[in-house]
Amino acid sequence: MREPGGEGSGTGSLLHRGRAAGELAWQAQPAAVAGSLVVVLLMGTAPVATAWLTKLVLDGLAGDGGRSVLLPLAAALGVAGLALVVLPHVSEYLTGQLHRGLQRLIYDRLFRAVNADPGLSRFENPSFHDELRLAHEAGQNAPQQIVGSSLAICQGLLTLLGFMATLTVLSPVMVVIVIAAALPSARVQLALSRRRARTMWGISSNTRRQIFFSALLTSPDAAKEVRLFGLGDFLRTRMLTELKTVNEAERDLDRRTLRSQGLLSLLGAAVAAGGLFWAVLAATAGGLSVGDVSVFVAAVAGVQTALTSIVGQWASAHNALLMFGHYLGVVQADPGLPVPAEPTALPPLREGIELRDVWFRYDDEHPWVLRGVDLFIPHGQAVALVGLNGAGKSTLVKLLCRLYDPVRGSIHWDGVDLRDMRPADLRERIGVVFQDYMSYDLTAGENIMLGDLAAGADPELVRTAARRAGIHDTLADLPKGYDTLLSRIFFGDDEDQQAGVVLSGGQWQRLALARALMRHHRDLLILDEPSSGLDAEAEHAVHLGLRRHRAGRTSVLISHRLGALREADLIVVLSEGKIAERGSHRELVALGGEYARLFALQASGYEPTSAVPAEGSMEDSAEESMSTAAPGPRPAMG
Ligand SMILES: Nc1ncnc2c1ncn2[C@@H]1O[C@H](COP(=O)(O)OP(=O)(O)OP(=O)(O)O)[C@@H](O)[C@H]1O
Repeated sequence: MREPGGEGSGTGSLLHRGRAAGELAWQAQPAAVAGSLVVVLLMGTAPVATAWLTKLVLDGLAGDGGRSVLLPLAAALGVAGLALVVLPHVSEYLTGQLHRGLQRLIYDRLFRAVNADPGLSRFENPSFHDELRLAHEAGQNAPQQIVGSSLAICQGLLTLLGFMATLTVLSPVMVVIVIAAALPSARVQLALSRRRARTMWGISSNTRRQIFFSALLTSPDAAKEVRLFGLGDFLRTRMLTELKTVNEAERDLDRRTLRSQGLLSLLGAAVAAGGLFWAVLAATAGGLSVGDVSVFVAAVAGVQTALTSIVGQWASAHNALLMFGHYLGVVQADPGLPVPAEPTALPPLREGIELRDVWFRYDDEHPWVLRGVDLFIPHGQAVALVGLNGAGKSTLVKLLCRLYDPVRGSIHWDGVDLRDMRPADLRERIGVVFQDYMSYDLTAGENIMLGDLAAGADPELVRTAARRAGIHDTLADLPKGYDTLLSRIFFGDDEDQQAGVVLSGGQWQRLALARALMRHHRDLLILDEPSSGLDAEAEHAVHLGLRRHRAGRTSVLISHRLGALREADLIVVLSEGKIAERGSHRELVALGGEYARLFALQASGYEPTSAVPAEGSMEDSAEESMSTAAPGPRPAMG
């Protein structure tokens, strides 16, 4: 369910959020906060002092004030004027310092919190992405806005009190009128602020989609298909449609703001004009001096400006507090995957990993992907998972890595439930390459080193992993060897700013394999389609190497090329979320079931007499051939 992080949400009251923002500011930049407070004090009192000094100078000039009185007053007026000119620049510098310090601290906390979630579910929830986008946006300026507005409110209050005292001396009625005229403004501003926060939440998905379509239009990964399928106009139109929705919502808000503020400004101007009229009448009747009129005019303008500023700043702070709720919502959220308070220590694998009646679906509304899987992966053995597309193979390995928890049933590491251990401890013992591996816009060496940051500091270990994955020679021949940047969107950091190098799909896959092999000594090695993009020779070499390397180690291997799996100690056929068959290659072929059918189908592709399917039969067999993945097994190699 999509819930905005409004005032009543679990992220606390506005006061709580304000305190949190203040604490963050103090931790980030105590000197800038203290300096800003001093500046606020000076800037808040300077306008009142200026108005009074002006009155005294004018009265001195109109009366018989001597040089001895007027000169110090003029000097003081000069100092006050100077302060009013210089202090805004000091304030701007301090605000900048505070902004930079806060932003660093805020993003540090935000991304720490995002990283602290060991599971994947939250990342697959659109509401989380809406919240994250607003949290990110709030991180850019909400706490800064809250602190800045609070300081501005303090400054406004100082000025307001000074001018109100002044007005009270001259016309107490005027104080009441000016304040009464400001009250509707306060109500309207707060209502607008709430509406703005609701609108931002409402258009969050549209904004994300607009960013998504813009990114597709410029992404080097998408550029090929966008051009070949002529998708440019289609994506641009979709992007503009989302932008139109965003713009319309913002325009409605701006119109509402314009209407309300226009009326309120008229009211303020009418009050100021009425006050001036009264002051002139009182002066002509001899009730006020010239200086009194000047300080009265300054006081009415000062009270109105201060009130407008206070109300405006409060509305901005209010809006920022509502937005800041999204930030706190993400930072204070419980992890999607529970982490035990007292985790069980995770010893090296001795017996094996057991799935006990594991049921899993990605969401309550989604169909079951795994339906009661019982499987034992013995220590030191290679287990292969086979099945059609969507059978649940990758899901099963994601559960083994505890990226999700089973909905029913459990998974045990030497008898210990994975839920009772720290996910980070578990992952320390696992090496994985997924079929949808990452390609990082970093150097070749860094792309491998990421597999084990600690061990990756040793270049020899990186090279060994690359040799095992059969990519060493390719990388060594790159312009800067392992230091070559593999990127199409960045230049290298070095002086010559050389453009990055582009690898082929199979080369990237070997690099991903090398990354996983940085963890070759881990207890469990999971290889999900490690060779789907390799040429026949490379696949043969990689599988030979892997088999040698896996000997005596626990591994789980997924491949649609059944020839690559035939040496596995145990082959498990998954079908519609259940284990349909299990046994060695020989046993399963003898069984004559699904595995035997798939294996025969793939092997037939290599028969010289293999017939071209008759017209029409392509569609029938399309789904099967998709799942068995061309170009099929190489039984001779297996
Ligand atoms: N993150 C996800 N959220 C929702 N459903 C998912 C997610 N990942 C996979 N699925 C669904 O779960 C089912 C099993 O997917 P899975 O990737 O485990 O299959 P697979 O056997 O590895 O398939 P393939 O051979 O195509 O790689 C599919 O129906 C898929 O649509």
